[in-house]
Amino acid sequence: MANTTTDDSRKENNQDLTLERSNASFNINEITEIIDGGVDKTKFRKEMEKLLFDDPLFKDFYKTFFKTRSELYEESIARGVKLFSLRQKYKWTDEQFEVIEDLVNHLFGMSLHFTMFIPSLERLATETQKAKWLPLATNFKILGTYAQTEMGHGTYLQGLETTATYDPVTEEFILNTPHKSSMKWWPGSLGKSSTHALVQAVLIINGKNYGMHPFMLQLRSLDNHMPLPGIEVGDIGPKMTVNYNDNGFLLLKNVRIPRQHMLMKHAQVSSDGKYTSSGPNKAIYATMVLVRVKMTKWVHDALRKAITTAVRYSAVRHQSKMDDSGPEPQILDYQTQQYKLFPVLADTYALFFMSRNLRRQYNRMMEDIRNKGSYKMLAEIHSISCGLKGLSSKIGIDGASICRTACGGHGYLMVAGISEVLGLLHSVVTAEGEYTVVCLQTARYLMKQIAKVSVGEVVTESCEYLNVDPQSFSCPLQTPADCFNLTFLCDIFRNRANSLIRSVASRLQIAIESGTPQHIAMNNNLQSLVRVAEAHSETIMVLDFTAAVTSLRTSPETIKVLTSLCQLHALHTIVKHAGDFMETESVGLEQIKWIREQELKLLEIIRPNAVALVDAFDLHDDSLGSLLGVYDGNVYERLYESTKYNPMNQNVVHPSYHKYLKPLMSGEMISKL
Ligand SMILES: CCC/C=C/C(=O)SCCNC(=O)CCNC(=O)[C@H](O)C(C)(C)COP(=O)([O-])OP(=O)([O-])OC[C@H]1O[C@@H](n2cnc3c(N)ncnc32)[C@H](O)[C@@H]1OP(=O)([O-])[O-]
Ligand SMILES: Cc1cc2nc3c(=O)[nH]c(=O)nc-3n(C[C@H](O)[C@H](O)[C@H](O)COP(=O)(O)OP(=O)(O)OC[C@H]3O[C@@H](n4cnc5c(N)ncnc54)[C@H](O)[C@@H]3O)c2cc1C
Repeated sequence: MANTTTDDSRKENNQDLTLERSNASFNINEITEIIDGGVDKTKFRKEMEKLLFDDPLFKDFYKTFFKTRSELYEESIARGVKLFSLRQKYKWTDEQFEVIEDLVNHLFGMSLHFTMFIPSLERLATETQKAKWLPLATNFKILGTYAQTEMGHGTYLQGLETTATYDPVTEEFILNTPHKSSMKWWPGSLGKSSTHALVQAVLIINGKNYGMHPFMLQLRSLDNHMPLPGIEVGDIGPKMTVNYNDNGFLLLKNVRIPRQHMLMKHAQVSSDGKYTSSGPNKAIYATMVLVRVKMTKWVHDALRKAITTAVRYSAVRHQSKMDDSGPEPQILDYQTQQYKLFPVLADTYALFFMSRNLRRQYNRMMEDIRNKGSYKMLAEIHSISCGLKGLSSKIGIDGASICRTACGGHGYLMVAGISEVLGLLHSVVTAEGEYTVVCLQTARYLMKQIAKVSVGEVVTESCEYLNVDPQSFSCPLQTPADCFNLTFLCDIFRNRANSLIRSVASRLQIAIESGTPQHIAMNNNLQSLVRVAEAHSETIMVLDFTAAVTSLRTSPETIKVLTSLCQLHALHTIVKHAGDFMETESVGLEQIKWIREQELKLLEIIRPNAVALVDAFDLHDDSLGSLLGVYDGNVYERLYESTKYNPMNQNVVHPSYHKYLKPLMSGEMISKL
């Protein structure tokens, strides 16, 4: 496939794309560098593309769609081993490895080793434990996963059933999965690959239940990879996507591990069975916070692949006629096509700026924990990362579905690459905290913050807008042109979230004061609570995008085009939830009409730069993984070429003809009945 950086096929680009690119009003390199994080990082990424995509192991992503599960798994292990070895050789940092993970679409075995296993050791183990296990893990002497979810419980961690019972006589924990529902079910890389797992289990000492705690468990022999006594482990079966990953199950029967194998940074069990704890009680959930933060960026990474494909394909695809005497137009010229795709493009950029800011906030929190032992920011980061992980996965799924349908029939082919992206996004909406469940965590925090405001406290960070009384708000949009004013739009988002949060809080309070049991009052308001979490998260996204475009130090043309996207993201979100915005009197009926008109104007403004705006993501074709979205636009040639690789076409006459069709057609089959 064409290499966007070096391949000569760039000279033979499809003419439509050549023209689109020459029409761009801004220099795409400026945006590429913003997204990569600077010139040096762009240089690093391009070097990595060269290193990886010159290697047949990482080339031609679309060929994976023709493979069996076992072939996919084996190839992903080969990729993982290559990447881990390269990581060691070049001493890549975690940040650099994240760039590589995205380049190869996370398609490599043992990815949880770096995503969850090592981060869990770093966050949950004592210094002595780290000194023992981290060198083994970073030198690949052991390969690990994170085993928390069980067949019966993924969400409700207090319901986990795997037990770790302390035996003071031998100073060991005895691990058991007492019922079918207790078996670990889902952990990535557990089925066939991992030698070790960080197992979350209920700690029991002298019959007393101390709740979920993390334990280091060796699963397989380091000599022959056979499961150790008392351990049954395997693959859970085919999934919607990510079939290269051996998501696994694990049954434990009286498996004994030394006392020192409980990760004891936050809670300790002494040799005589005394339990002590330190730090916040949810500190053992730390790895989940990290991965939720990372997932918001994964959604941006995935969605930019779908939108790049859909926009480029819409520029090369011609269909129908607008005017009987004219040529068939590019489908990108239909207003309806623009209305499908440009808001997704705007969302993709919004996701980038939001996830960048979230990661910066997370890093600051980790510095505070490391340097000052301060967990002050944990509740805030837990709350926003839950809501933003949820919202971004929803935006991703909705956006990629739109991209899929916007590519018509060819979008339905696996080689179009969008189904793969969509499947990946479906894993993000569920894994690491199911959508509704994480939204409810955010809502719980919002209810606490508004309760503070109601007793005169001042709240900060993402909830600062709650200090303002919505009664004092009046819609700032006085003319249609005001709909482009980002300051006004931010105020409108703040007011809508503020009003919704207060209204649910007051409904809950009234219900509880009138004698409704708290759990019933909560359940009667669960949907509204999810809605406030969404409103809060959407506000954060608009504020982050606005803050980013208003502080950019780049050319006026680039600022202009990103500002249009920011405006479209905000206006389109208002249109999607027009009911909410009107119900809270954040905008009136007249303003909604203006917003709809201005939204359509933005489509026209963005149209000349649409292809350049996806080119700015600078995705290598082997990373994009789509035959419809290739840089050179030679889509039909690529589709035809792919049929030659298709194993179904290896025989001109398929063996099933001789076995079934021929006997049917000759009457032999019917005469046998
Ligand atoms: C590569 C990807 C592969 C995928 C991997 C996976 O999926 S791995 C598997 C991924 N699995 C999942 O993601 C499972 C999803 N489920 C869960 O995370 C939990 O069961 C729960 C959070 C839903 C409830 O937990 P619970 O019943 O223990 O809690 P509760 O309701 O009694 O109290 C809530 C209190 O705890 C606080 N708090 C909560 N979490 C955190 C945190 N991380 N940090 C800090 N604080 C946190 C919260 O703020 C609230 O504080 P408040 O208001 O009292 O001051
Ligand atoms: C691709 C993939 C990879 C994964 N990798 C791992 C891994 O590496 N390690 C690991 O330990 N786990 C892993 N998981 C498991 C994952 O974390 C859980 O599936 C996830 O947390 C959701 O939990 P659940 O399956 O129990 O869903 P459920 O909680 O059963 O959700 C089903 C429905 O019930 C609703 N529901 C549940 N509780 C509530 C509530 N309190 N209020 C309102 N509605 C509720 C949900 O909203 C949802 O609609 C993975 C899952 C997937 C899909």
